[in-house]
Amino acid sequence: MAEVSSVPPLLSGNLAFFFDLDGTLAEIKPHPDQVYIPAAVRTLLQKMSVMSEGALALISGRSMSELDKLSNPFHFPLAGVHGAERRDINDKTHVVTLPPPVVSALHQQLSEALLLLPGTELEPKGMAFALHYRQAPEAADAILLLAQQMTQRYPELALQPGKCVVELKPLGIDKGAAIRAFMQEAPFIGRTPIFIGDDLTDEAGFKQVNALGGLTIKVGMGETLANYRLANVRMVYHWLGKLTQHIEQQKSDILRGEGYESLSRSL
Ligand SMILES: O=P(O)(O)OC[C@H]1O[C@H](O[C@H]2O[C@H](CO)[C@@H](O)[C@H](O)[C@H]2O)[C@H](O)[C@@H](O)[C@@H]1O
Repeated sequence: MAEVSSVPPLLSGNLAFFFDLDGTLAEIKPHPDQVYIPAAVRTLLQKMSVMSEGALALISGRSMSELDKLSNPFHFPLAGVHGAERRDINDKTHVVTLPPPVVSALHQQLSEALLLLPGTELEPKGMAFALHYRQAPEAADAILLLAQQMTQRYPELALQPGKCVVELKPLGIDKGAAIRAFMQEAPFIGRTPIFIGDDLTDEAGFKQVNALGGLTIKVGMGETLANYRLANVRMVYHWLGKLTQHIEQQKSDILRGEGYESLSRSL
């Protein structure tokens, strides 16, 4: 494995960009509703999307409707709920569901169980549920046990741990599969993928992007399959700014070179 403490190189060429959201494009907050992507960063993402002919997608544990709100007024290809929902460049959506009786039974059982764990919070996402304990760290073990019981009771579920959260999602979906699906479609196909993420759910994405010969970047500390590391969200913003400048410079150098060559030919 490469030295993961090293800052990622500034690439150019035909790139495809994949970004995790919480902890990567947005600072972690006490509550999920407090999260935002600064306006300047949203504008930078749009610029990168245009530069890559639309090959920029958000790959998140959040639902796609949340992702649209957080990236407003821009409209990107998305993978939400760890890949259970995906919206391609043509706005076609691909959704993995759970049987409705399972969803309603889970909702009821999880709501009742979390009532007994003060400070915890249930985030229902349709085909998945996030069990948050950031405001009640003492409930971490009880939350994990509850989620494990649910995966035993409902074999169509998988457990996804994260930062002060344990999630229940449909079995067989992950961020790696979502990135693989994008990479088989225009405008992503044939490009070199870059994926930046900070949490356990992002490791499947790192694995996939490494296999495709791309660049993988872990934000913050911790074991990872990523090849490079950025210290925090502010460093992500800084690196994205630098990368964008670098790509623009490369393009203008090429244009100047071509202009000079055609001028030389006409003389
Ligand atoms: O894949 P991501 O974009 O990183 O989304 C992962 C989960 O993020 C949210 O929860 C996390 O961020 C919250 C706000 O900073 C924080 O309060 C919480 O403790 C974190 O677990 C979101 O609520 C989940 O739905 C996402 O799956």
